[in-house]
Amino acid sequence: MNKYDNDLFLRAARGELTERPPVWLMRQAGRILPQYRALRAQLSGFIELVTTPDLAAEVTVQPVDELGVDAAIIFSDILVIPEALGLPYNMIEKVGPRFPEVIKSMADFKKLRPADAAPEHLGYVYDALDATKKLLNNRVPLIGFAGAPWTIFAYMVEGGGSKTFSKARAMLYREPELSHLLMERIALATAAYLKGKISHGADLIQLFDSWAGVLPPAHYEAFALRYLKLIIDELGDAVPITVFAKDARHAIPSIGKLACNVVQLDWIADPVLARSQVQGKVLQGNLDPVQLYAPLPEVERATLAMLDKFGPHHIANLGHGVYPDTPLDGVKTFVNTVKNYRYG
Ligand SMILES: Cc1c2[nH]c(c1CCC(=O)O)Cc1[nH]c(c(CCC(=O)O)c1C)Cc1[nH]c(c(CCC(=O)O)c1C)Cc1[nH]c(c(C)c1CCC(=O)O)C2
Repeated sequence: MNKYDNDLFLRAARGELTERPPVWLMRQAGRILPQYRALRAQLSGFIELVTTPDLAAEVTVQPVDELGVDAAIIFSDILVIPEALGLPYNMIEKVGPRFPEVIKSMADFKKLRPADAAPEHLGYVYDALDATKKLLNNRVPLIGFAGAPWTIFAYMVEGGGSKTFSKARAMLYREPELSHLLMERIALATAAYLKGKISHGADLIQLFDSWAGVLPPAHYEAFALRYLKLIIDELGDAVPITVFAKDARHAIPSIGKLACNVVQLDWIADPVLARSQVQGKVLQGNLDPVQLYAPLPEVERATLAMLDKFGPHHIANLGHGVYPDTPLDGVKTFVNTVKNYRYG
């Protein structure tokens, strides 16, 4: 008996051959839906939504109801980990995340909480998962996620977004020992947190390395991959795992050697080349998010071309999160085109 009314996403993620690719969109929860904007407008801000389990659950389920996607992703943020380690963030409208305090030295590092203390500060996420599972009522699987250690490190050292992440990158060159300690702390806290997410019903875990692209390949191997591996090894094979190293196409062969099931591709990556670089993995992606702004017949044509290029063992998605002002009919055309497709 199937656990879910629609288990296509999980079957595909585990490497089974399915009748069509499953489809969902990164950042589908929030942003694009009018229902989300209406709810968000009544609240003090993003953090109130993230920390109120019933509201987070409501927003998580909206795209399942409205778009008919094959998976839900829990409404939360990757920055809950720095917060749980003792480095709180603010989300500033039209600017993005800002950390009032950052890690500059060993003394700052020593003030952080130990890794195993993180989960007890993340009870609101687990409550959101519980509430979401109830609302979903076994319709589709639920994706849990976290930032990859390098991306979290980048925010904790830089203090916010940046084009170059030069402060965070300078720490890797100047203080490799401190850098390894901080990366390890983040990785262990994230692993503990994700085990909690799995025990509260997350059916697959996706790791977002959004700032992978700013590291030279040697640093990506020495710092980023090493701690991604630590998390993946800690989680074992409890649920399938997806890795997304955005803008780091040089790393695809190494990611293919990790014990993950799914490799997410950005929209620049070539599916055929990636397929030849990783063996025995499912690929996820990778339509250009901006393609959804095109006339609808073009959205359909490009989606079909992408599906043909990937072939089976594919989960349809964009090459990065859906942008907030994406036309909703473009999103729906993308989803429906995948849902009407069948492998030949
Ligand atoms: C780098 C990163 C962050 N957060 C995340 C990443 C990795 C993915 C990526 O590369 O896009 C991941 C994330 N953030 C959010 C989710 C929810 C689930 C989903 O729909 O995928 C997920 C998976 C909600 C959110 N996280 C944020 C919003 C917008 C907040 C609002 O409603 O004002 C949402 C819905 C805020 C956020 N959070 C972050 C930034 C830079 C910002 C501000 C800019 C932006 O909107 O993306 C950090």
